[in-house]
Parts: sequence; C-alpha cells; structure tokens
Amino acid sequence: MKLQLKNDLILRAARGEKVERVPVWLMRQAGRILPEYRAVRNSLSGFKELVETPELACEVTLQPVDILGVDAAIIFSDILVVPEAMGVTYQMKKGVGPIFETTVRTERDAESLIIPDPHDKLRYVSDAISLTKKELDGRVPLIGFAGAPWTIFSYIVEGGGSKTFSNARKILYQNPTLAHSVLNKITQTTITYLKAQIEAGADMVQVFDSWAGILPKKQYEEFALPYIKEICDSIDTVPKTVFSKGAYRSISEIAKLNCNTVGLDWNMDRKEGRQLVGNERTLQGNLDPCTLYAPDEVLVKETQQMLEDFGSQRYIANLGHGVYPDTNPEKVKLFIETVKKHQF
Ligand SMILES: Cc1c2[nH]c(c1CCC(=O)O)Cc1[nH]c(c(CCC(=O)O)c1C)Cc1[nH]c(c(CCC(=O)O)c1C)Cc1[nH]c(c(C)c1CCC(=O)O)C2
Repeated sequence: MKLQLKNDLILRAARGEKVERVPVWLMRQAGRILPEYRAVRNSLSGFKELVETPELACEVTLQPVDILGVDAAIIFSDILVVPEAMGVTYQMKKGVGPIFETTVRTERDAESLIIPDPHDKLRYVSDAISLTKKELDGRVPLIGFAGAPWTIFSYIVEGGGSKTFSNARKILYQNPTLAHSVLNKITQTTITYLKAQIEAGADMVQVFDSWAGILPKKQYEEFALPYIKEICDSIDTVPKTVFSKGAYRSISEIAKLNCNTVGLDWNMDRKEGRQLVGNERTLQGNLDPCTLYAPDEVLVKETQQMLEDFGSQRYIANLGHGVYPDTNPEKVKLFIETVKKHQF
C-alpha cells in the first residue's frame, strides 16, 4: 500500500511541478554532524555495524528529519556497500576513511568480481529502507542512492581514498578494455541495487559521482557518463538526480540524461549552470559547504543570494557537496530556516 506523503515538495520540484516553497536537504546530512549520531556511532563496534543493522540505520536516517527539519531523508548507508557486495571488502578506519582489503587492477581481479543479487547481499539496505519508510510515516520522502560507476571504480582500483586516484586513472590509459569491463559490472550491480531500493520504498534516487572532476572531459564522456546513462535509462519509476562533482565541461551532456535533477557543486556559476542545463531539468545545490562556518549574517545573505540566483521553481536547495563533519548543527538549522522563510 502506497502511503500518501504529507510533504512531497522535493518530488514535485524534481518533476518540475509547481511548489509553494523551495525544498531543502543536505548531502551527507545523516551522520557526520549531529551529536545524536555520534552517540549511536560510539556505542558500536564500527561504522559497518551501523550500516548493516536496519534498526540503527533507520534511527540515524530519521535524526536530521526530527532535529534539523529537512524536506527529505536520505537512507543511512555508504556508496561502498556496492563493491563490498561484489566481493571487494573494506574497513572504515577512524580518521583515515575506507581501506579495501584487496584492489582490482588485473583481468583476474576483474573476473573475480561478482554481480550480486541485491535482495541477498544488500538485503540490509532494503530492510533499512522499508523500516525507515514505516517510521517516517509519510512525513518526508526518502532518498535512495548509489555511487556512480566511475567513483566506485576509483575506490576499488586504488584500494581506498586518494588525492589523485592515479592508479585508477592509469588503467584508463593502459588498459581501457579492462576499465570498461569493471565499469560494466559495477553498472549492472548498481542498476539492480537501485531497483531494490525503489522496491523497498525509496521515493527518489541520487547517483553520486564524487570523483567526476578528476577526469578530462573526453575521458569523463567515455568512462563515466555512458554508465550513468545506462543507470538512468534503466530506472523510470522515481525521480533521479545525477551529481557529478566537478564535471563542469560536461554539464550540458549530463542535462541530456534521462534524469530529473542535476546537482551542481559550489564552483559552478549558477546562471551559467541554468543556461547549460535548461528549464527541463531541476537544479540542486550549490552553497559552498564552508559557508556554514561563516557568521550568521553572512550565511543568511549567501543563502538568500543562492535562492535568488536559482529561483523558486525547478530547484532544490542544498550544499555543493556533503556537509563537513565539524559543522555546527545550529548553522545547518539556520541555513534550512533561511530557505524555508525566503520570500521571492
Ligand atoms: C565518496 C563517498 C563515500 N560515501 C559517500 C560518498 C559520496 C558522497 C561524497 O562525495 O561525499 C556517500 C555517503 N556516505 C554516507 C552517506 C549517508 C547518507 C547521507 O547522510 O547522505 C552517503 C550518501 C555515510 C557515511 N560514510 C562515511 C561516514 C563516516 C563514518 C563514521 O561515522 O565513522 C558516514 C556517516 C565514511 C566514508 N564513506 C566514504 C568515505 C571517503 C568515508 C570516510 C570519510 C567521511 O566521513 O566521509 C565514501
């Protein structure tokens, strides 16, 4: 039974329907900034226990809705659950980030990657989504997500985070066939995974291509964009957002994808972004996350400027990337309140 949403602003904005005010949420709003999150997190053995226990994932997903008043929840999980389900396991090290036990750099590594059934290997995510939908009781929509194939590829080739991802980028030059075969496997997994999230109740989905910006335009359009296109073309039941951080040169190509919303980071000029994307897509973004360190007056002024630049329709207010972990939640509340109160 489909429950009626009490607040569906973000879904309407994504579809280009009229909204009475601009919806607002923050990338990485679940976890990272709230003391209530840290309390749950510190009581556990680690990040993975939180991700893999639906009751706990549900609890921290709801926190920003209850405490911050955002117009959408995003399921608490991580983009790295996908490579893990494919057979490349990771550990989340405090203060370091993800570390993979193996890397994917040879044909043999690529062949050993499995395309899992998400109903089996990623069942804990679907369960967390169903439970969260129940607990949300229609208050706001729930966003499902996955990493874009290029970003996942970067992590599993590199074996963790990196400043340059030069091992991942090296393969694009030395063995493009291998790169395509790995990207293809990640794509097939991501499609069934996002479909399982939607089946479980996700009201919209976002694809995070966090490392899009390290590729030259030509490579972005060969190794990243076609796989995002395949994902977008395979999903037609809920609104889709594509956030390719730093892909400035390819924004008009991204806008041609079968998606509803295009995410912009803070370096993208807003007017130019709108011009390149056109009026058939919704824009999401793009306040510099560091604006949340500014004095209140500056934060309010910058937020208001952003709203005026983007306008009241076909727009979802957000930061230009995830909220930084040391951000004061009071500043986040002020940001949200400023969006909600704004009169155009
Ligand atoms: C690149 C990427 C990752 N994960 C993600 C991305 C894409 C978005 C982006 O670019 O920021 C996406 C992500 N990760 C997490 C979410 C949860 C939902 C949300 O609040 O948006 C989402 C959407 C939880 C998390 N994922 C992680 C944490 C912190 C872990 C902890 O509590 O110890 C959280 C709350 C860990 C993580 N996960 C990842 C890294 C590099 C790290 C370590 C550094 C960091 O904290 O961001 C990979």
